[in-house]
Amino acid sequence: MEVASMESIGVLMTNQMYPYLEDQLAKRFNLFRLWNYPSLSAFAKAHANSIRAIVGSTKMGADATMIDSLPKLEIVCTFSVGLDKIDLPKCKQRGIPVANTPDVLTDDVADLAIALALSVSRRICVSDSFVRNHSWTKSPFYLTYKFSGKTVGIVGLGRIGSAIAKRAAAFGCPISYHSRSEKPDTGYKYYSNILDLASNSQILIVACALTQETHHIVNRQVIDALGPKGILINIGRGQHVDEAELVSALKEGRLAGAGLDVFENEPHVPEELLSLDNVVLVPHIGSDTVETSNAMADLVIANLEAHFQNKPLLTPVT
Ligand SMILES: O=CC(=O)O
Repeated sequence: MEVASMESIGVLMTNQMYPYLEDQLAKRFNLFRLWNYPSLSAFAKAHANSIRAIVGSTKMGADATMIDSLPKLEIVCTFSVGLDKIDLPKCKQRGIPVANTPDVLTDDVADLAIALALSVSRRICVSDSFVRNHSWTKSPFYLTYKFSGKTVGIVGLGRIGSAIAKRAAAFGCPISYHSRSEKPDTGYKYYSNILDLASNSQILIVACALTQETHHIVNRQVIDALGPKGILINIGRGQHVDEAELVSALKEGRLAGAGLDVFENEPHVPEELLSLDNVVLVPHIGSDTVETSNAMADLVIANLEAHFQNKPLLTPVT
C-alpha cells in the first residue's frame, strides 16, 4: 500500500503529546484527537467504526473500555516505552498488536537517573538557589555528599537499568541489581530480594516496568533497608514507590534524600515534598529531549506505516 493511500485510515490520538508527532500523524492519516470530544463514549458514538489505530502515551493509553468501544481497532502504538497504560491482555485477546518506543530513549532516561543522583548528593538545585538569592555573599554553602564510588542498587536491569549501570560504573560505583531473574554475564551482583539489594546499596534506582508485581515495590521496609544515609532515585513510575511512606521517611530523617521524575498522582506532587532540601523533583521528563522526542515520534509513525503496509512492526511488544 502506498503511503498516500493511508490518508483515509482513522488514527486516534488519546491526548496532546508532541506537536511534531501530531503534525506527522495528521499529514499521513485521518487523525482524530480524543481531547476534542467531551468523552470517549461521545467520540465512539460518532467515529467508533473509523478507528483502526490508537496512539497513546504515558498519560492516556488504551484501556479495556477504549479498546472495546473501537470494533475496527487493529493496532495500538504508544509514544512511550512504558506499557502500563495499555490493557495488554485485552489487546492479546482481540489479536491487536502493540508497539512502543524502546531503545531510542534509553540514553536520556539513564542520563536523567545519574543527573538526579548527582543533584541530590551534591544539592545542585539548592546550591543554585543559594547563589541566586545572594546567600553566598553571607556564608559559604554547606558540605554535601560524594556520588562517585557509592554503592548503587538498580531495580530492573532491562535496557534502561543496564544503561544506568554502565554510567554509574564509570563513576566508580559498585553495581548490584534486583530483577525477576538473574541476568547472565553482567558482572553485577544480583539480589533475588529487593530488601537485600536496598540493605546493600547507598543509592537505590528504580528502573523497572510497572506491573502488578512491581506496584509499591519500594515500600516502607525497602525504604528502611536503604536507611537514613540512603538515596532513592525513581525514573520508572510513581506507583513503584509507596509515596506516603517515602514522604514520611524523608520528613523523619529515615532516608537521606530522593530524586524523583515520576509521582503516584502526576502532575500532582505531595505538598510536603516541595519544602524539602533533600529532594530533587522533575516533571516526568526522562525522555523529553528534542532529539529523543523526534526519534520516538518517527518510530510511532514507522510502526503504524509498517502495520498498514503488512510489514513487520519495528518495535513490537511481545
Ligand atoms: O515514561 C516514559 C516512557 O514510558 O516512555
